[in-house]
Formats: sequence, structure tokens, C-alpha cells
Amino acid sequence: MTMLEQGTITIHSENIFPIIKKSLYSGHEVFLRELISNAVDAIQKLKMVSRAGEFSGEVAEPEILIAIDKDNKTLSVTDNGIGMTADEVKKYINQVAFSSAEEFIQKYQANGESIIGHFGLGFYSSFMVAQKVEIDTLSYQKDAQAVHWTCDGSPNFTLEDSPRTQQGTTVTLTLQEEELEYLEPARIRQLIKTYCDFMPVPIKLDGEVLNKQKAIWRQSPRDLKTEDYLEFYRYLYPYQEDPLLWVHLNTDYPFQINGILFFPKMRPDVDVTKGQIKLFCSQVFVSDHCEEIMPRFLLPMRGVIDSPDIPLNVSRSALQVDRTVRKIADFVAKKVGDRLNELYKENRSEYITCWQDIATFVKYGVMNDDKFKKQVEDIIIYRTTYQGEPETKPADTPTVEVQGQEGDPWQEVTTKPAQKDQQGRTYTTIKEYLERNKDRHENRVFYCSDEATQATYVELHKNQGLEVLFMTDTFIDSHFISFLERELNNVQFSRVDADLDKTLIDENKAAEIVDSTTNKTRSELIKEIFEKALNKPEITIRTEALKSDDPQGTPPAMVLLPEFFRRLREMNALMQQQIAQFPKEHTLVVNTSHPLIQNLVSLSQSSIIQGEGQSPNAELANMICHHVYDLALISQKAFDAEAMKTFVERSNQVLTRLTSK
Ligand SMILES: Nc1ncnc2c1ncn2[C@@H]1O[C@H](COP(=O)(O)OP(=O)(O)OP(=O)(O)O)[C@@H](O)[C@H]1O
Repeated sequence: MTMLEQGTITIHSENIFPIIKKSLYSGHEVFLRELISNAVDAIQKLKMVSRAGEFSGEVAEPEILIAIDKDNKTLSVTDNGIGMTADEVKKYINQVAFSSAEEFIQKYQANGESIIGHFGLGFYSSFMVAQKVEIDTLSYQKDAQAVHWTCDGSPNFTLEDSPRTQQGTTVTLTLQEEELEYLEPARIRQLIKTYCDFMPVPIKLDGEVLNKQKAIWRQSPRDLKTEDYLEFYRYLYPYQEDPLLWVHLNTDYPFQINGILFFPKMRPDVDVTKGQIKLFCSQVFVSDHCEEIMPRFLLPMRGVIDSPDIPLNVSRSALQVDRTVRKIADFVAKKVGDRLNELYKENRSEYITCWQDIATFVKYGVMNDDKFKKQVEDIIIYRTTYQGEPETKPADTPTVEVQGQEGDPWQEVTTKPAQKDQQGRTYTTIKEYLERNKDRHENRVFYCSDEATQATYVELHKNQGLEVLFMTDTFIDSHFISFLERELNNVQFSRVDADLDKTLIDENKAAEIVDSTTNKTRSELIKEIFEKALNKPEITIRTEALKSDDPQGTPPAMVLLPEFFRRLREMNALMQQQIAQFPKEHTLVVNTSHPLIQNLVSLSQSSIIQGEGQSPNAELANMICHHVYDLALISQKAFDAEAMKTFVERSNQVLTRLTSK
């Protein structure tokens, strides 16, 4: 192939200039952020040259002054930084996209100070709001001549000598008619607060310092106390409850990232899909939407991330695919995982206190991020009915302390970290649960998803020594249970009201014959009584003698919802965005050991003697069957308005009947 020509693409500044002015940044207001960033850079650069011994003069107390002149419609920003010579203005200002940063950093090796600007574009954002921009500047260099640069928004500029005697730079914008809002001090204050609050130089308007300056995330965690973190959190999120836990990010390699992430107290009104972390670039606020940068499961966290390595001038959707951004997201997730592990190992009781607030997003993270899962899977904890091992020495052990040997059981108990929360409730991991219960019910986990409605069932399990885990987070736990079942091969989760474990049933009592004429067992008789009274074919009546030292302590009847069918219903309901209704088809377990049920058998039998039909005892027995069933439903909160009305009416009738004897 013959090459016809080789060359450089030419850009006509007349055409490109309007595009830069209009489309460089999405919001006009960022021009102020850009000008102030340049001013901060100029001040930092002066410090650097001074340190390098290249500036013999006195470095004045750094400051940035904003001045508003309503009559002339001008807004100006003055710094006492490095200034520019005529040559520098020609080089850095007249050439768009030419920044001095690289050269500067290479020459002076930034030491603590970081330079914000990098692209050589920021300054031109002032044309988004100004019809004319002027620069008046005097360089720090010996015998420098001050210069004045003017540009009216066309690609033409003028550069002339200036009478300025003060070292530094003033940029003056004559605002366009439609941008006069930037002449309002309140608007300027608000912009400084938003974008420049943590910049390390005081920014003044009418003598008043507008910014906080202290960016504690740039400090070493070693120099910060708990109160510093809390004060910072309160500053960022006023009127919110204090956070329980935070992670201080502080790294230079492979990318630079600083920040503090707080785990907020979880409240039902927190929108977990909306990021609340503020994104900074070298202490300059960029955005409070960092959805593209943070792993989704960490979105509910709050705080600050500051990184000069996040490309800020590209579109936000491009951010999601940016490799550095993805690496930063992984890094943040890893740091969060590390912090949780550290707390779990070093301060278990604090971990447990925090758990309620962090559980949701830890679980969400585990389900969505494989690396995070590997990091934290062993520190996911559940509240349990297990009371833990004794924490104090048993009474019969000698009071004199003997040096424990390895493997000494007493030593192991006492050195085990605390597993209880402040209310004395015990927590466990799933591995500990499975290990502890493997002889009684291998690979089976009993759980409770709602303490109020499943209280009876939990009690029943507890009394028989079956350990129940509380997985009561409606938002995440049902998904998490399915996830765990997939992860932990062969392990099955059964809700306490799904079925009755054989350990809960007294098998011997079932076959006891109580009706000599018909040879029916008590169980058969009770089943018949209930089937007849309720007359609901969709309900399966099952009779069991529930084990207990005190039969009064067990319920006379309870409703069971088989695990598989219940989950299926819940899933269907979820897909149709409805709340799962209580299923019509369910099992009613009648407890044949309960005195009430035994009395019911006697009552029913006496009614037969009295003769069937409308005998008063038959009627009462019938009412009691309904009542027992209703009580079982009530404890599952499975009543609608109509059922509640019937229940109250019947309660009154039963009581009237009983008191009339
Ligand atoms: N107040 C100032 N004092 C001294 N030099 C300045 C000042 N403002 C701008 N400059 C010079 O002009 C150059 C270009 O500025 P500009 O804001 O366009 O880009 P930048 O700050 O380098 O990068 P960015 O586009 O990321 O803001 C700067 O690199 C700096 O050398």
C-alpha cells in the first residue's frame, strides 16, 4: 500500500472552544471548585519550591480570598501562591489541556501536599459562567514582572504587563447575564461548603473563613481518637445516631486512596440502594453519588473516599467499566472485610453489639461478592437459644487457681471469647451450631423467622434441648437461608413451625387405648372429634403427644406449615409482589398430652352418652375444638378481620356457658 500523506490532525480553536465551554462539565457551578483548586495548588506549589530552597522570600500565611463586586458583575478569586510569569501564562493558560502538574511533581516530588489539577482543563470551566476572564498574576521568581491576561470567550486573548506588586494570582470573572446568581454571597458560601470544605487552605469571603479545612481522612489512623471519628461523622451527617464502627482507608499503592467509611445504625427508613458516601479527589468534593465506585453491598455505608486515581472527567457510566475503579471497589470491600475480622477476633462483644446493624449488608455482600464471602463467611453470627458454656468456674473446682494445661476443658471454657450481647443473648456461627448438634440432628438447622408468632414453637424446641437460630431479618434472611443451603451441601433449614422433630414427640403415649367399646386409641378419637367439629377437608389433623415435664407448658394445638410448600408460596408471592397469604391447606397438630385435650375427650364422650345431636356438652365440645384451632392460628397471627370477629363472639359464648354451670 502506498502512503499518500502523514501528518498531525489540526483542531480549529474557534470550533472547539465553544464545545469545551459548554460540554466539559455537566454543572456550571463547578467553575468555582476549579478556580479554588488552582489557587490551592498554587499555594502548595509555593511551599514545595520554598522547601527546595528556590524561594528566598517569606512564605505568607496561605489564604484564598473571594470578592464580589455587584456593580461591575464580577467575582474574583485571589491566592498568595506561586503566581505565573508571562511565559507560564502563555504555556499553561493559552494552551488548553496543558497542565503544569506533571512537570512540577516530577521536579519537586510532592511531600505531603498533593496537587489537584492534572488535565489542564479546569481553568476553562470559568467560561461556562463568565463573558470575560482576567488573570492578574505575579510569579514568586526573583524580579518577575506581573502580567495581566484577558480573554472574552473567543479564542483571542491579550497579555500585557500589570502594575501588581503582590505575589500570587487573581482570577476575575465578569459574569454572563444569566449567571448572576454567583454574585450572591449565600450562593458562594453554599458552593464553598459543598466543594471546598476540606481543602487545606482557609477560603475567605468578606473576612469570614468559609471552610472547615481539616480532612481527617488524610491523617494517620494512629493520630486519631474515637472522638475525632465521631465528631467528623456528626459533622458530615448531623442529627444522626453515632456510628458503631468505621474503617479508615489509607493506601498509596497500587493506587492512592484515603477515606473513612462508617457503618451507620441501620434504620428501616435507610434507602440501601442509594449511596451515601462522599467522593473526593485530593480533598475536593466531587460527588455524593458513588454508586459506580462502591460495591453495591457497601452502599449503605457512609463517609468519605478520596482518591486522585478515580477519573473524574469521564462520564459516570464509563466509570463502571474502568479497571482502576473496579480495583478500588475490590480494595474497599477487602478493607471492610479485614476490619470486621479484626473486630471479631479482638473485641467480640463489640462485634456482637454492631452485628444487628451490619448483618444485612454483610449477608448481602456474602451473596454477591465471592471474595468478600471467603473473607467473612466464618464470622457471620446468629442469635441462638443455646445458652453457651458456663462462664464461671463450676462450684466443685478448687478455688486455688492452677496453671491450666493445653486441652484442659476448664481452661478452654474460660478463655473462650464472650458470645453474648448486652441483654445476655447468645450468638453462634453456623459451623459451631452444626458441630454442636451433629449427634442429635446432623445437617439440620432449626430456625425462627418471627419471634412473636413462633414463640410457642421456639419454646417447645428449647424445652426439648433443640437449639434454634433466630433469622428474623425479613429483608434478607429468607434469601440467605436458600443461599446457605446451596453453600453448605446437605444442610437443611427447617423453620420451627414446619414440622415436629421426633425428639419433640412422646411415641409411647400415642397407642394408648381409651375407648374400650370401639378399641380406639386416644389419638384416633381426638382426630375424629376435631375432623368432625372443624369440618374442613383442607386441614390435615394430626395428633401427637408433645413431650414435656409440664403438659400445661405445651400448647394444646399448633399449626404446621411444611417448609417446602411455605417457601414456594413465599416465592410466588414475591414474584407477584404480594404478601404471602396464610395457606388454607395446613396441618393442625393436636397435642394429646395436654389436659385441655384430654378433658375434651371426656366431654365429647359424655355427650355421646347424653345422646348425640344438640346436647349441651356436644355443643360445648364443638365450640372448644374451634377455639383450640383458633388459638393455634392466633399464635401464628393468621387471623383476618372476619375470623377475629367469630373468635371473640365464640370466646364470649364459651365463657358464658362455663360460668352458667
Ligand atoms: N491560580 C493559579 N496560580 C498559578 N498557576 C495557575 C493558577 N491557575 C492556573 N494555573 C496554571 O495553569 C495550569 C492550567 O490550569 P487548569 O485549571 O486549566 O488545569 P489544571 O489545574 O492543571 O488541571 P485540571 O484540568 O485537572 O484542573 C495549571 O496547571 C497551572 O500551572
